[in-house]
Amino acid sequence: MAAIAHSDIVKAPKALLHDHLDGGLRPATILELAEEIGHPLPAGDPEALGAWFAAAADSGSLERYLETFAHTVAVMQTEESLHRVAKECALDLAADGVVYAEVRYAPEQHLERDLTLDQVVEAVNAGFVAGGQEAAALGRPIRVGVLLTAMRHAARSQEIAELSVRYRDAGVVGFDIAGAEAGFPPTRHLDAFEYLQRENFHFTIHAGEAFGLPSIWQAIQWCGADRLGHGVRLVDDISGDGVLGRLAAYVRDKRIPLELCPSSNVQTGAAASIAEHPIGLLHDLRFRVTVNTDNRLMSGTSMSREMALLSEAFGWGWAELQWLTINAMKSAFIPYDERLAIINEVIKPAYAKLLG
Ligand SMILES: O=c1[nH]cnc2c1ncn2[C@H]1C[C@H](O)[C@@H](CO)O1
Ligand SMILES: [Zn+2]
Repeated sequence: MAAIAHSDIVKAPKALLHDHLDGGLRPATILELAEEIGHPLPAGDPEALGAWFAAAADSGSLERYLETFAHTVAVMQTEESLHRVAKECALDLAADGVVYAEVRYAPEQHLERDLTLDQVVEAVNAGFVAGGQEAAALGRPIRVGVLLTAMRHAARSQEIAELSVRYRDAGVVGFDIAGAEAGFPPTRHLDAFEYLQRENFHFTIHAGEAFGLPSIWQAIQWCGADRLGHGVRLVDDISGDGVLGRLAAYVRDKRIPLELCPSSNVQTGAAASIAEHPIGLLHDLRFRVTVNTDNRLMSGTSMSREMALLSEAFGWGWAELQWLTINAMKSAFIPYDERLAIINEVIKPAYAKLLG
């Protein structure tokens, strides 16, 4: 089957569970905000700056990939800049046909100019509301839920977990940990995860990206993660002929969602290429696979582009793209009835037309 064109995928409704706010700024916005505060950048025009991020993130190492965030985080230290970046994020996702998105960021990284954690969360949430309203007025409705991330090398996870719960009825739908994986196992933050479970709250954990099965095992079996951020190394527990080890079987049996991010994985060396990305195998074995952008700026990508790349690499048509979209919507952290409404009222009718 011929690959589905990017321009057609843009028109189809999509759901996105793993997108970093500080990994998705518009290059032009970074330039303007950096100018205001005198932050030096490695390039002077939007095109060159976008190309710099993509090249610098293309190192084959997660640690070096993460160094590029110094420039985005630096320009996100005021309420105005956080509001603007969140608003533009909602608008950009909506313009790409994303109808539901969970966007994450680490509030603790936005305190360099004396904001409080609460001010950070409120500025971002207000930006998403403004962006959502503007997108709806443009005929591109989108629902955005926020995930608050704690950095795994730091020691603020309990505080960020409590912050997440405090804003659970004001836009925050879940919690996450991110940052360099090797040397910083999920169990380092066990207290925070146990607290969240007692609060009946939702969380995902970046695991199985730059480190393998022990990280995934801890995330699921010690910490109780609802979903896996990446989880791509789960393939280490699947033999060449498709026989699942105990952990892979558990993840599949329990329908634990995998937030796979193909382009990001190629850049950090977690996969050799899109065509060789384990998403093909995980799809064939019927894991609860979802497709995500991770960092649109660093990967020069979008939801539609990720899907177009997969359609080309694996011959996936509308049926597979609908499956991925419904998987993501089923795995979202908003209430069940709200997920179901988006599936039945938005996603299924649109794909029914596309499937003909
Ligand atoms: O793919 C990733 N793995 C681990 N950490 C990541 C990834 N993408 C972004 N981050 C980090 C860098 C950001 O500053 C932070 C919060 O969004 O999360
Ligand atoms: Zn990520």
